[in-house]
Amino acid sequence: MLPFARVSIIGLGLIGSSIARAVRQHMPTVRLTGHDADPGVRARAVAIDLVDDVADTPGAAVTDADLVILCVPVGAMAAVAAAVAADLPADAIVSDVGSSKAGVEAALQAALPGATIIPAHPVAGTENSGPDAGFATLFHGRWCILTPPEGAGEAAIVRLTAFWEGLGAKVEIMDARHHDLVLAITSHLPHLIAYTIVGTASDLEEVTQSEVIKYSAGGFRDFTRIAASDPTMWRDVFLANKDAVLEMLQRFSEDLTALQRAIRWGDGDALFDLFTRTRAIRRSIIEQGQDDARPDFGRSHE
Ligand SMILES: NC(=O)c1ccc[n+]([C@@H]2O[C@H](COP(=O)([O-])OP(=O)(O)OC[C@H]3O[C@@H](n4cnc5c(N)ncnc54)[C@H](O)[C@@H]3O)[C@@H](O)[C@H]2O)c1
Ligand SMILES: O=C(O)C(=O)C[C@]1(C(=O)O)C=C[C@@H](O)C=C1
Repeated sequence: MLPFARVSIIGLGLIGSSIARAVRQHMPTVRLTGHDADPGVRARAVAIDLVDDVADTPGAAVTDADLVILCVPVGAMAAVAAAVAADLPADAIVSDVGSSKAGVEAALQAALPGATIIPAHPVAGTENSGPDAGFATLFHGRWCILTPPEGAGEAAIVRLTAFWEGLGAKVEIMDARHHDLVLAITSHLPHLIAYTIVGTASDLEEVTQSEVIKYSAGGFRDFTRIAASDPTMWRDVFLANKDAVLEMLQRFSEDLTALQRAIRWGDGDALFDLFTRTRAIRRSIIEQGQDDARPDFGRSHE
């Protein structure tokens, strides 16, 4: 028996469209309703038959849903939750896919008092955006972290766990604040650094009045793939997860300063020892199969 029969997806971009495609593939009897604030996205969703019904308003999208998933930037979660409140069925479970959790949990609880809210975060994605960017296998083998608020019903957690496992994800239950600290170092800070170094390289072109980025190879291009990610999404993530990001940025800066000092004082042993240790850690990720070595990973899929 499927955990849900009628799923409503608000926000039909990379993650929302991937959920729609994955549900179509794994749970074909589930009825899908979608809404997006962008009329062009709604039109595209109709054109590619992404969902069974495309609603013109958030409220119309949720009227008979038993699961509502908010797939919008974390800065828009409060507004979307307020927009569906009047039409939300009393027995519906409300979830999301936001990249930060504590702030989203607070926003949803404030907008939907009494609703069954189980925030979630599928830790899977690409640098691409929009309804054509999603693909059905995005969640296969990837973690989906649920952060149930205190007092959340066990039955709702079980159903949402079964939903995400049905899409191919591995589910973990985590405290929202711990999630935000872990993702601050494993996801948010890497994006901040990638965005920054692209700017630094571009500024050097200006200072030297010469081509710089043109001469980049695999190192720069692999490292900065995520700098092509959506500015709205990441603006919202950094503002929503400010405290954890600043804590991890401080720790990272201290570690970087130690390396800077080792370089300045010619301490080759310190450099070598750190590189040896961290290379072993990175290689263990690959050995555990946690690396996306799939040749098609990250490309748009119809
Ligand atoms: N991109 C990733 O790799 C990734 C991975 C995991 C989680 N997430 C999270 O998923 C969420 C969506 O990200 P995405 O990558 O799918 O972004 P996206 O830009 O591809 O899609 C977001 C969609 O939401 C729509 N939208 C924005 N505000 C809205 C509103 N008020 N009402 C209705 N629709 C609205 C936009 O028009 C857009 O189509 C974000 O919270 C993000 O943090 C992203
Ligand atoms: O693979 C990518 O391009 C991503 O940025 C996905 C990624 C990440 O790995 O940091 C980004 C944001 C999400 O909340 C989860 C995963």
